[in-house]
Amino acid sequence: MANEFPESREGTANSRHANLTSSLDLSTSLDHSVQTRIFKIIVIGDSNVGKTCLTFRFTGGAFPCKTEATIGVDFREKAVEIEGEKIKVQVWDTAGQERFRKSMVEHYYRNVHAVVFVYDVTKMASFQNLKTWIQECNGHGVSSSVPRVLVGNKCDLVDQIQVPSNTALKFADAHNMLLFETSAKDPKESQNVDSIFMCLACRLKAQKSLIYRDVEREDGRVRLTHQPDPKSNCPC
Ligand SMILES: Nc1nc2c(ncn2[C@@H]2O[C@H](COP(=O)(O)OP(=O)(O)OP(=O)(O)O)[C@@H](O)[C@H]2O)c(=O)[nH]1
Ligand SMILES: [Mg+2]
Repeated sequence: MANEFPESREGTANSRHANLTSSLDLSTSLDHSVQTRIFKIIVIGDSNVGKTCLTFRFTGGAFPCKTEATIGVDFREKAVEIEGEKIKVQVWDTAGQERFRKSMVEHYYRNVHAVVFVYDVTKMASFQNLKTWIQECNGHGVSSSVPRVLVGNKCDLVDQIQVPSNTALKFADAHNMLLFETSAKDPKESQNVDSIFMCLACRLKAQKSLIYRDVEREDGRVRLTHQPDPKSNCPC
């Protein structure tokens, strides 16, 4: 049902380019809004949990041999097809280190369509810190109707697991999130990594109220109008 077709793009912005502002979001949306809808999905969590590797696995289909701490944000895009509609999934790979993210936080949350919270299954502190990440997200006015999922990464390190699945599941339930336990590294898990983003894309497609359906220009200004779709067919 949900087929991917090969097209992905990467970009970057860091604290030195804090001026990119929402105009980037908007212009990107406008360029393609008539043919292709764009879903902005942000990936949040402690430094070193594997956010860059997960987003790279989804958009690039591989595990990067070497990563460095993300500075500001890296953009990765992937075009997917869901029930015959081409959709662009725009993944915002955010920085986990405070010093590399502080000037960008507003931009992360602006007009976000879905949020992926990541922890490292081998590091209990990264799981405990999820509360802080959720508070930050809520503190930036992200509505509870914006879909959120929880991802426990590095499941390939089976001998080092510190966060039991049932503990993670309880936490996910309590916060109305789906839980994915996976590994960006293990190629056998790549489908599972894809399903994190595809599941969100399917939900967003069904939840048309969140999407820019029509773009109208009035007095040189752009008005985005929304229309809810009562027939939600998200498979998740
Ligand atoms: N074993 C294992 N290592 C992983 C996995 N995912 C990421 N790593 C490693 O974890 C380290 C951190 O990965 P990143 O993806 O750079 O972490 P990050 O969350 O983007 O970190 P920041 O950019 O600082 O926020 C790297 O050494 C990766 O190779 C995984 O699934 N399994
Ligand atoms: Mg990173």
